[in-house]
Amino acid sequence: MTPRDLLVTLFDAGVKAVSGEDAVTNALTAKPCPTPDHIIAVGKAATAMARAAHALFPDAPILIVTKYGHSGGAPEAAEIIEAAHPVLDDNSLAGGARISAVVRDMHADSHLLMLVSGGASALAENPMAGLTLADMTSKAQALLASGADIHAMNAARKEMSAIKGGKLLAGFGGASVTTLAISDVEGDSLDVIGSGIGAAPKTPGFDFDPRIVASNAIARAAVVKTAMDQGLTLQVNAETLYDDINAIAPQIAETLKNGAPGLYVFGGEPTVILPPNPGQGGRNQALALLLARDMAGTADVRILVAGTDGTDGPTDAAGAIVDGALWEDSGHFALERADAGIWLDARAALLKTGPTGTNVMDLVIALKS
Ligand SMILES: Nc1ncnc2c1ncn2[C@@H]1O[C@H](COP(=O)(O)OP(=O)(O)O)[C@@H](O)[C@H]1O
Ligand SMILES: O=C(O)[C@@H](CO)OP(=O)(O)O
Repeated sequence: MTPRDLLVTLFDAGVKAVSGEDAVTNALTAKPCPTPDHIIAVGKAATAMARAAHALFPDAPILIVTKYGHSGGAPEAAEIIEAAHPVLDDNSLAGGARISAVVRDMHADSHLLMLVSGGASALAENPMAGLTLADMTSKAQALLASGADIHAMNAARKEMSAIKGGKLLAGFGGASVTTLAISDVEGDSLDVIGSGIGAAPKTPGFDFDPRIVASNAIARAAVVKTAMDQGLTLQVNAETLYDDINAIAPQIAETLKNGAPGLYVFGGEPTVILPPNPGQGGRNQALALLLARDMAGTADVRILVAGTDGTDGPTDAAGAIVDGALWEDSGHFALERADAGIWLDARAALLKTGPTGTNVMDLVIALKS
C-alpha cells in the first residue's frame, strides 16, 4: 500500500466507525427505545441515521431535513426537505416549519425519535417573531467570516430561533422523546449540536432519553486501532484543533518535525478568518496548504487533513493530502485569497470522498517514516 493509500484507509476507518447508520443501529440495539410515532432526522447525516431507524421501525413516518445533495438512499416513504448550509435559505424555513408542525401535532401518548447531526442549525430554522430570513443570514455570514467558533455561532442562532436551545421540544405534548445525536462540537454537548434542536429545557414534561452516539473521539480511536493493526506506532492522539488555522499549522509542524516515526492524529474544528471575496476552499484545504508550507523541504512526513462529512466548506472535496515536496511560493497568494482548493487541485492533492453520511468535525492524520 502506498503511504497515500494508507492515509486514506485510516481516514475511511475513522469515518466508518462514526457512520450515521452504524451509530444509530448500535445505540438502539444496545438500548432499545419505544416504537416511535414519528422519526425526525435533521442534519448532514440525517439520511444515514434515518435509514438505520427505518430498518428497526419500518412503519414509523419519517421526516428528513438535510443539506442539498445529501438525501440519496433515503427510505422511499420518507418526507424529505433539502436546504442550504452553512448559511440558511428559504428551504431551511420550510424544514423548520415542518419539524415544528410534526412535533406540535403529536398526540398525548406518543413517542418521538429525534436523530440529530451537525448542520441542523442552518438546515432547519423557524425565526423568532419579527425576524426575517435576511436578518438571520446576514448575522450568520458575518459570524462565519469573522472566524467565530461554533459556540459563538450557536449562541446567536439560539437567540434568533424559535426551535433551537430546547424550544422545539418545549412544544412537545407527547409521552417520550429519544434524541440520538452525532456530535460535531467540542465537548459533545447536546445543547450545542445543531444549536440544541434535539435538547430539552431542564425539566421536560415527558420522558427524555438523550444520547451522543458518535463523536470525534470515537473516529480517532478507530483510526488509531486500524493503524496499530498495520504495525504503526501511535505518537499523538489529541483533540486540539480548536484555534485559528494560522496558529494550529506551525504547532502541528513543530510536533511532526521533532517527533518520532509513527502515527499522529489530531481532531477538532479549526476556525478561519476569510478575506472579502474568498476563493475556493474550506478550512481543511486551507490548513493542509499551511502545513505544506510549514513542512516544506521535509521528506519523511505525509499529512491528510479532511472533514469527516466529506464536504469541506462550500466545496466538493473532503480535504487534501500534502507532504514536504508540494509547496511552491504561489501558495502564499492562494492562502491570502482563501483559494487553497484551486491550488491543491492543480497539484492533484485534493481528497474527494463525497458526502460520508456522518459529521464528527475534522481529522488531521499524519504518518512519519
Ligand atoms: N474559501 C475558503 N477557504 C477557507 N475556508 C473557507 C472558505 N470558504 C468557507 N470556508 C470555511 O468553511 C467553513 C464552513 O464549512 P463547512 O464544512 O460547511 O462547515 P461545518 O464543517 O462547520 O459544517 C467555515 O468555517 C468557513 O469559514
Ligand atoms: O448545526 C450546527 O449547529 C453545527 C453544530 O452541530 O454544525 P455545523 O458546524 O455543521 O453547522
